[in-house]
Amino acid sequence: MSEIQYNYAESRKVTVIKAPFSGGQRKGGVDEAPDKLEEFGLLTDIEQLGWTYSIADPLAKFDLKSQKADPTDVYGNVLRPKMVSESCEAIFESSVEARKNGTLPLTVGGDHSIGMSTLLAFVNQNPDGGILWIDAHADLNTPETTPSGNLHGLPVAFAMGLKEENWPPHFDWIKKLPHKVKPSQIAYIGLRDVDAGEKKYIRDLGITAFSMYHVDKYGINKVLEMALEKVNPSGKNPVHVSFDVDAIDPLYVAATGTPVRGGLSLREGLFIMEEVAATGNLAGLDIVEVNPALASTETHILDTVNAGLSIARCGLGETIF
Ligand SMILES: NC(=[NH2+])NCCC[C@H](N)C(=O)O
Ligand SMILES: [Mn+2]
Ligand SMILES: [Mn+2]
Repeated sequence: MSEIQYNYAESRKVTVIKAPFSGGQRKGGVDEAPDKLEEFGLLTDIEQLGWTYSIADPLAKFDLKSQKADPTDVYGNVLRPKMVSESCEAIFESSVEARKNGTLPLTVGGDHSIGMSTLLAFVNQNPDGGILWIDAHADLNTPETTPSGNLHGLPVAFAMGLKEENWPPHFDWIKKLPHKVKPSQIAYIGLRDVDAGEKKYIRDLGITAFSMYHVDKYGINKVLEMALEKVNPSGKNPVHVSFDVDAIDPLYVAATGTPVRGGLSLREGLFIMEEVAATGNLAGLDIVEVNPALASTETHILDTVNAGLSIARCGLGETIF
């Protein structure tokens, strides 16, 4: 059993990895989220909690606008494999670098395709670590099962190396990595819109999955306890949280690309972060799918961006320390 390699809750150093990426789905606007979160106070929030930060901008070198408009970037029914793969590899490298520097990677999306980068960086640096994927969706489709062709529905499958024989060749860099996510090291919380192909993978691979049914039945405290027990049985390993804001009910988080009603309350979502922060094991956090352009009112923008900020603050120990 490996020890926690870095005690981020004590050293309190974070790298904010900006990932203004929208190539994993069809809508615009999700790429505006990192700047919006900064505008609404992300960096001052971080400082007020006693953390020091540096900023990484791994996608600055790409011309994302013209890449997104390139009609030739398709592979079968999969949209923009080249764009997604290149950006994800750059985010992967930033994430690895952040931990090498002894800082907690806080990756601000962007759509959830970037989760393949952060998960792969995490398991290659912490092979025994545990992962919580907080989401209405499983994001476990493969090129064979995707109903939409949108790569933000596939990142967990890529991070697991699932059906890699049928991947677009652009993702060969993942095949060369020593570690992939093992089905036993990831747990879902918040699921309520899972495709048939994904359900089959979850069953066949024995992945721990708590849907909203389980949250209603057991309560969020017990669900989180059961999830952590599965992915971090010793309680001593690092934990990465990939938080898709659409896990939270659209009542609180309206400005997101694929909203599904019947989700976590805002408090249930924040409780997850408070509780993981309290263990001192948090070793990576993604906040994705905030899309300020999809709000129909100013209140929707405020609610959604503030939910993203609260997730970050709770993960960094607000109300705990
Ligand atoms: N990260 C997300 N919001 N993913 C939504 C995925 C929706 C659907 N399962 C798909 O594959 O297209
Ligand atoms: Mn989702
Ligand atoms: Mn997602």
